Amino acid sequence: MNQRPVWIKHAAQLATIAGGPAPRIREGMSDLGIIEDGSVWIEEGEIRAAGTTAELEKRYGSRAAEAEIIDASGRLVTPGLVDPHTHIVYGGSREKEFEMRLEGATYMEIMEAGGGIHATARMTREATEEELFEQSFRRLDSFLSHGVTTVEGKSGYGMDLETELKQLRVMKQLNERHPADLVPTFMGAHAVPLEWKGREDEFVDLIIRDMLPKVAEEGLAAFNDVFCEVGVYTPGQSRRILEAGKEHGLLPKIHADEIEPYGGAELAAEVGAISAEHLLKASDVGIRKMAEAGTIACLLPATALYLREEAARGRDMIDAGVPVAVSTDCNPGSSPTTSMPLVMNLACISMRMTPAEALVAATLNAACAINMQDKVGSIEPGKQADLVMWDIQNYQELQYLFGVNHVMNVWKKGKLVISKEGEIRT
Ligand SMILES: O=C(O)CC1=NCN=C1
Ligand SMILES: [Zn+2]
Repeated sequence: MNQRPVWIKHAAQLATIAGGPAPRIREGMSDLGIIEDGSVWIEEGEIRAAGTTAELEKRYGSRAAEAEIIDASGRLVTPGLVDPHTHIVYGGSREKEFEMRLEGATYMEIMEAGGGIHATARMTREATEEELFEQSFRRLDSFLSHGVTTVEGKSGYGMDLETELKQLRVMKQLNERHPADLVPTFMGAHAVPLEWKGREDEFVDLIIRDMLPKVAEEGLAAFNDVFCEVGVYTPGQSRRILEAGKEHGLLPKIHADEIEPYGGAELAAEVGAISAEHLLKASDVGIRKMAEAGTIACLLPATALYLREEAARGRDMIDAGVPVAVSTDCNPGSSPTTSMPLVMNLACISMRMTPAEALVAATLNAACAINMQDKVGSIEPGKQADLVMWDIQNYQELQYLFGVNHVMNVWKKGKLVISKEGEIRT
């Protein structure tokens, strides 16, 4: 049945973030394209027009009777949020490690003792495809309820071909059966499996020889990611894995300089990575090289908070001309959250980004980090009608009134998928 057109009218602020698909840098990260008394006309799942209500009255007033009218008076309307970095498909949970860290153990100590990523890998290998699908489906529901309509998901909790493929196949099913869009990344190089300790280079050979060709052949991933970290993969091993992925058409991403400074940001620029992730310990040279290469910095302030680490230098990166995106890093060990609104608030408080920059980092720049900028990330004619109406009046309140979920309505491809209006009435 054809959907009726939807007309969202009289938004106090319509943050369009319009103006071209390139990732925003410097002052461009502050340009929200705000329209006051804003209106959006949605038809067949697409945005057809965005402007003032007066402008859209002229164009669509005669068709108002056939449309579903949404009164956004006094409310903020933004593009659907985009989370460009999650480990959303995983089995089990690691709440005990949360307690261990509060008692003084470090993330890497737990991992080196066989916990951390290895613990989740055991639980993910044991889980069936159906179990992983059910658990991850609920996480996508939670993302949607926080205004997130597009999510990137990484494999990496198997680090054997069978389980890596299992995770990626679950993501394919989620993308087909859940309203949210899910963009898959292969991350067989998430850690070195315990059984390969001491034979790291042979395991890198196995990733290159056996895993990447199979993932590419089944078309299961758009990107290839590696945890370049002291005690995990060296910059040399990381380069080998990322260059091999490029040969199979998988764009490089890299978990860089998270725990120790290790030249990951420099490597990201050198291999032409679409984005580098974490960057808590990125060097000034690495930041400059990323700016020159146009590498997107995907910053994860909730992970820094959770690990009780200093957050990445988001302010310095924006001032140096690096395009910045933000993400939850949703994963069972270092950031078990689906709240992009909290991440935008932390982008301000712990990385000294402004509310406008944080919103661009969670929409257009995040969409650019997963090559989705032609479809989502801004409110412009021809893009998917992925939008959020928030129960607040302006974009600053999104970061200022923190720790609260302000979502009122979420539309995905023009369909209403979340509505808090009903909750308030009942
Ligand atoms: O701990 C995890 O499961 C996820 C993670 N990978 C690299 N840093 C954090
Ligand atoms: Zn991660």
